[in-house]
Amino acid sequence: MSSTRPYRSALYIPGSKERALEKAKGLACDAILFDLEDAVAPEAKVAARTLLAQTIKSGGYGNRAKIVRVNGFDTEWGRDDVAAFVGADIDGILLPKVDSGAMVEELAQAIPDVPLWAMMETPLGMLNAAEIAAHPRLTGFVMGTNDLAKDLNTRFRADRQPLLTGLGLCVIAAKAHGVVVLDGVYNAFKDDDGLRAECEQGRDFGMDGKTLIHPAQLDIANEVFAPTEAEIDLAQRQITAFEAAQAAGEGVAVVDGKIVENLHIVTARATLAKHDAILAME
Ligand SMILES: CC(C)(COP(=O)(O)OP(=O)(O)OC[C@H]1O[C@@H](n2cnc3c(N)ncnc32)[C@H](O)[C@@H]1OP(=O)(O)O)[C@@H](O)C(=O)NCCC(=O)NCCSC(=O)C[C@H](O)C(=O)O
Ligand SMILES: [Mg+2]
Repeated sequence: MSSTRPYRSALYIPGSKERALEKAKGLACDAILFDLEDAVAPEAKVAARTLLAQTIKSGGYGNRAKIVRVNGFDTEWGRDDVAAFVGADIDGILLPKVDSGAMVEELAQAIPDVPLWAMMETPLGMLNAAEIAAHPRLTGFVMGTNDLAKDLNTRFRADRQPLLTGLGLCVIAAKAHGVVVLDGVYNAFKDDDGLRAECEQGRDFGMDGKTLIHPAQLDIANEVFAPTEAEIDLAQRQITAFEAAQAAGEGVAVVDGKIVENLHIVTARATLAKHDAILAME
């Protein structure tokens, strides 16, 4: 993982919904994606922008990462959305439907200092994922699996087979450039088993967390994207055994009948760092 800040759960909140904006101050999410794009109707966009800017200014979101999803620059709202958050106390600005590194650069020119995030949800975005991740201010990818499915004209499958190439390309690009990558939303927000299966799939793929649409989805994402007790215990034992081996002049150790080399220690330390970061959040 490229960040010590946990991103197990990133909850979208429509910027127009005052009650949900208030409720989020007490929710156990690692990140909030304040949305001005698809969750806000065209006639509500300008008012939502004003409400969101005021809400963020008045604070109360603790150490949750605060990321604002603006409208695209090809809409009448995009540039004014970004301008409304210049100098605001936010942890990121998220541009939808990013096709290229040039689009990230356009965002960078519009807002100084703030970490930049890209919605990865178009066929061109998939093909240009490496170039997008390589932008020096790019901090994270958010997979937009609904838009991607729409553009690819895929049929829904619980195993997400038609989307796996795109998900894989984005994970590889994110890891190559050390940026966070968050999986797409699970639309059926009352289906816990389906959500858990998709979270497990994303975790297996190397995703850092899951984007969510409803508070009822938080616990499952927080659980699946956290290291398990067994993983923490193994990481500690690997480090202890490897350090002992090194002290004895050996380059490798054996734990539970499996070889432990330097590369496994990198993973073990990352597991413990993630665990510590989660404890710090809680
Ligand atoms: C999906 C919803 C429309 C459901 O809303 P509702 O029927 O009001 O839910 P509940 O009555 O069960 O709500 C219970 C309480 O929880 C609060 N609530 C609900 N959702 C949220 C939320 N996202 N954040 C914070 N709080 C929330 C309600 O206010 C209730 O509170 P209380 O009255 O105090 O009990 C709704 O959940 C919703 O709007 N979700 C967000 C949808 C969204 O943001 N969509 C856009 C992002 S996803 C996307 O764009 C995909 C991507 O781009 C892609 O291409 O894939
Ligand atoms: Mg989308």
